[in-house]
Amino acid sequence: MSYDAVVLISFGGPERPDDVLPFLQNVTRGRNVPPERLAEVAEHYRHFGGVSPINQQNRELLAAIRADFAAHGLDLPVYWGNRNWHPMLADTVAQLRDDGVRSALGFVTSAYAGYSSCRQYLEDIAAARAAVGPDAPRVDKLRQYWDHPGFVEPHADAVAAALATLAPGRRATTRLVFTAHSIPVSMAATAGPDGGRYEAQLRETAALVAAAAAPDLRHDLVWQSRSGPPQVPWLEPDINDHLRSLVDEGVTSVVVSPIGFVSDHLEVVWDLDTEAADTAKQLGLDFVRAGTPGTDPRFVAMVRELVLERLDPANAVPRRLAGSSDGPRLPAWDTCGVDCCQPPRRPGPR
Ligand SMILES: CC1=C(CCC(=O)O)c2cc3nc(cc4[nH]c(cc5[nH]c(cc1n2)c(C)c5CCC(=O)O)c(CCC(=O)O)c4C)C(CCC(=O)O)=C3C
Ligand SMILES: [Fe+2]
Repeated sequence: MSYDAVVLISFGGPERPDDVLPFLQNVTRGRNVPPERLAEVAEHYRHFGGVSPINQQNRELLAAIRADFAAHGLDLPVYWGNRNWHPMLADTVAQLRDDGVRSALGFVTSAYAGYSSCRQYLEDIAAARAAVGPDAPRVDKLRQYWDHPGFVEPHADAVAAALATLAPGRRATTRLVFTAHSIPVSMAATAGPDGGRYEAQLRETAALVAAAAAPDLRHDLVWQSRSGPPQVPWLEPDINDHLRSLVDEGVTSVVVSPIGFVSDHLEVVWDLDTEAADTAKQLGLDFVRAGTPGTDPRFVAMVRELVLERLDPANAVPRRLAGSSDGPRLPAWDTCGVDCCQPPRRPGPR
């Protein structure tokens, strides 16, 4: 297979107050999200003037990927399209076709297995191609990268930097708290070729980041940004509940690392920097939030490495794995089979 372009594929976010409701409608169409939850999330966006940081972060990532490709003689144009807001992926795929692109590789801003993180992006690609029609270029999604050093190392450095801002005398009572977007338990069960991989990959990333950043400290994996109706079970504990239980354990300080994400988008700046930070303050916990990869040069280089890996398997650009971890490493796969990360069979009451 040969490719003539790369597409950065992301979630998208509103960029002005009038975008907020139509954006939220796009995100939740056909999903089981109660109106009260939507109103609450609309408020979070309003708090930031109706502007999500995610699109600007993707513009910066796009520029950095283009510069990295140019500096390394990788002569592929890089495009950008989103699932939920402009630039919409279907418009980008139309542009690819107009520019004469026959087949492209898609880099998705989500590192993990799972319906929301992986399969839904495959569906987005298929829907965008269907909208463009029979002459739509092929778009092949690059693999999941939860265990790639270009993802793990920037998270680890961010945790180390965050830790360095806490009182050294409290190190023994400091906990590393890794977070990711909660998902319905039924969705967690179908993640990956044999289920459970969203959580398993996150546990592996957490272990790798903790081992690189602070092997002397304990760490936990907890969840944030729960949605859906209350009667549908989602992954728990929630970060805020977890902070309360840490105080009972004698923990004085936390480093919160959002390994579930690649940039400081709204889920990070609201759910962690505002809500969880508030909870910590009420509890008298020292709280510091570690950064995300963003445009870290290692993360940007990872995109090129994933492309090279896929462009020429014959040349065997080796799959790179982050540093050591105890226990066996999770298996990985380059392309998802049809059964991988399918939506949960029981989506809950509608
Ligand atoms: C696993 C996962 C990721 C990580 C993987 C990835 O990055 O793709 C992620 C990322 C993001 N989620 C985001 C925003 C939202 N997610 C929502 C709703 C939901 N997320 C879910 C899961 C995930 N979400 C799920 C199972 C739902 C329920 C509805 C459904 O089944 O789809 C809603 C609706 C309101 C609400 O209910 O919260 C919003 C507004 C933004 C943009 C932030 C910004 O604007 O900066 C980003 C990057
Ligand atoms: Fe989400």
